[in-house]
Amino acid sequence: MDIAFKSSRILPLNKIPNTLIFSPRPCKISVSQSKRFAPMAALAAYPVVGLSETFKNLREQGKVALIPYITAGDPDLSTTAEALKVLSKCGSDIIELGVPYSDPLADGPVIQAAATRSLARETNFNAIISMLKGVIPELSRPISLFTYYNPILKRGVENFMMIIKDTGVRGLVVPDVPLEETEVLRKEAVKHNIELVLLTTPTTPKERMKNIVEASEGFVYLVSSIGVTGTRTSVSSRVQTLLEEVKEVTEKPVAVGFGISKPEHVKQVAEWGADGIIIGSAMVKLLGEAQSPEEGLKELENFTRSLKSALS
Ligand SMILES: O=P(O)(O)OC[C@@H](O)[C@@H](O)c1c[nH]c2ccccc12
Repeated sequence: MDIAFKSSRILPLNKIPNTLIFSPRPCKISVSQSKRFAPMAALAAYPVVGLSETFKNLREQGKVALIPYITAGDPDLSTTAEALKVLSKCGSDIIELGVPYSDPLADGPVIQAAATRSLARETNFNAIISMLKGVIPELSRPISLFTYYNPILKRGVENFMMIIKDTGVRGLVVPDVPLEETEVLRKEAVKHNIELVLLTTPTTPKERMKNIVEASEGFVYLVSSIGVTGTRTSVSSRVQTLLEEVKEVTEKPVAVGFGISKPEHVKQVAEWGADGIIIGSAMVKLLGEAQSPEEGLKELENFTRSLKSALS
């Protein structure tokens, strides 16, 4: 099993049909200044292009997408809003924003802790939505919302898609929905111009991987290693083969995630042919474990720029 799920209702990632998460503006202004320019940024940036178009533009420039993941509400929602602006200005191409969930079974300790902190501050879906409505017009990179399946089922698929579409979110990653159940999700996502990203793993059988890739919108999420999210000391060379296998069956962009946490990891995975690179736990750790939100945002900015320069 790719990911040890405690609950029967959740399929291991390799059984999940693999359903199932912006060009860096020069990061010239500090976070505190960003508020001053907001109105101008709001006019300049909105609406941003979607996931597929972002990858198309990058491919034309021979570039690889940097895709950070952060957990909404950790350490708090106003810091999340500032973090999205920092990430949007300092090198990200697409930003994955995680909805904290009480049962994040595909997540390792760093992101589990972030979800716990966020929920302890009473972060809820409605507060995340209103934060996004406020900040997305100031961003120049598309947001891909990341949520487990339950919060969607709770609101009803059509209603959920309508809500996130109204915020300006462009993509959606749902790591625990069984591929057999993505039909409804995908139909409503398409109707609301949301790109539903699906995931394939190192243990996904070839035929299943083909179905996932076929159904995935925006990009294909290639999970680099078995197990849960969390930084690894190195990225397995198996990723190179996995990338080749996926790229044999699709022209769609393929982004690699899990365990990537250093500029050298980013450089290596890009050299293996990834169209995008997803970094979660390392980003979440900087924000959630900093002495202050300002310090976390500054470290996030420096880290993002270091990763982006590894891609140039
Ligand atoms: O944290 P990592 O090892 O850098 O992996 C990215 C990951 O965090 C992000 O894409 C993600 C967060 N939660 C998930 C659950 C399943 C799959 C992927 C994810």
